[in-house]
Amino acid sequence: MNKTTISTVGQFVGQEVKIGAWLANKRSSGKIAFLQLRDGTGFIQGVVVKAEVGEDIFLKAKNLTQESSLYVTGIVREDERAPSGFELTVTNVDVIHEAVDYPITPKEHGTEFLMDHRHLWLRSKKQHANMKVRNEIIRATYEFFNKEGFVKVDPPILTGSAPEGTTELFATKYFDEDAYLSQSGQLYMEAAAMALGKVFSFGPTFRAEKSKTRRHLIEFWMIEPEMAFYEFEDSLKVQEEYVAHVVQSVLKNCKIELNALGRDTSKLENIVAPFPRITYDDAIKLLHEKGFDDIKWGDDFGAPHETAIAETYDKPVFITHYPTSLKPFYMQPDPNNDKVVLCADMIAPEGYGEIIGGSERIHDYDLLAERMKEHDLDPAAYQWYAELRKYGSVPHSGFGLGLERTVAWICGAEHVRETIPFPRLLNRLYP
Ligand SMILES: NC(=O)C[C@H]([NH3+])C(=O)NS(=O)(=O)OC[C@H]1O[C@@H](n2cnc3c(N)ncnc32)[C@H](O)[C@@H]1O
Ligand SMILES: [Mg+2]
Repeated sequence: MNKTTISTVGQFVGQEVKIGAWLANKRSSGKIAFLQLRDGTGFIQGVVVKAEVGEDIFLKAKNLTQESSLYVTGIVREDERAPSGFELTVTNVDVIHEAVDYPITPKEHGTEFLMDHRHLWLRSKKQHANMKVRNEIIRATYEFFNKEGFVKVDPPILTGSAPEGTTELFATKYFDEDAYLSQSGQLYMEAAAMALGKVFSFGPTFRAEKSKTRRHLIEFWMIEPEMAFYEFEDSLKVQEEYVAHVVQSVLKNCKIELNALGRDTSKLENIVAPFPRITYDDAIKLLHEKGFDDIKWGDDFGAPHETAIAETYDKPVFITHYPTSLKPFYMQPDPNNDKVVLCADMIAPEGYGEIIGGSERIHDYDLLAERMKEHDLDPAAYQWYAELRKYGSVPHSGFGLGLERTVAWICGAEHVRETIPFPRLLNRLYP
């Protein structure tokens, strides 16, 4: 007997196979039952014909309850109507564990109900597809940076510093000392870049941000590359090549999942480098042309502004050279205008907003010390960071891509809560 999985049945066309699975859904009549089966690798329909399997097996199949686990045996058939291209003609079912009253029935459920049952909701087809796309983005990330000669470096989660400002920190005790959950691994990645040249991190970051929007999580995952000797524009080139690689990888390797999500993939096919660039100054002018009279130079952009700017383009767009006053202490000023900094936010199309924040970093010791003072940072906590500018300092740049916002954009997801297995949101720590 060929024991296999749903994603690999294609090698057994015409043969009998045995699959461990769960019943996702079922419909049946007096003579035939259609079992929607899943096994974690994918979904397939099992057809049970009473005249072929006999009364006993047919009744076992007909009486299966949603999310019961079972071993199903059947003949693999090609079927071009099936998303996976295959179907099973069932010859036997053996129930492993009967699920009684599974709470997430095929009818519509409210968001809070689904979130309270996230540990089960994950099993549904669209959530399964989101997680498979997330996995592909992670795989393509390692593929890209390994190919480009970057070294994976893991910054600490428990830190004593706050690169992105001290207003959104999760404080904890580190024995007798105050510590924070990492907001960004950047500062440590800069140290790593001085040792290893081109580095990248991938890990969880935490922001005690009281924002209840479809783009904000409390705990989210970030990819943070950092590159010694790379100036601002060099970094933008890496960013657009990386994002283009990720999008094209998902299009190539997640066709079934994007189909299950009903994603209009034509909007992703042209995501290739280079991406357009617009300065903050020009973005302000564009917003005024679009009727956003309330925005003035020096204001930060909110979601409506980013969406209005992005809808002018059919690719992600870099907004560059923001006012110095809007940005963190470490950003390198524009040598031609110290009122703006050499930074860029990458704004995704279709209203998905900022997916990347990045900049060239200040590499002059005295200027960094001046900025740290302006931002009222504790010199002791950042002494190590300033020291990077004492011993062979070099121009360097880096960025942070938010994984969940990127997954949301590529999947066409309504909310970032569907792009992470167990979302941490304002007022949600369960399950
Ligand atoms: N190494 C670096 O240069 C990164 C830099 N220190 C940094 O943290 N930039 S960022 O604050 O814009 O955050 C980067 C990205 O991180 C994502 N991000 C940022 N905040 C969130 C929240 N709250 N939820 C989900 N995603 C979030 C979003 O895509 C941002 O563009
Ligand atoms: Mg940002």
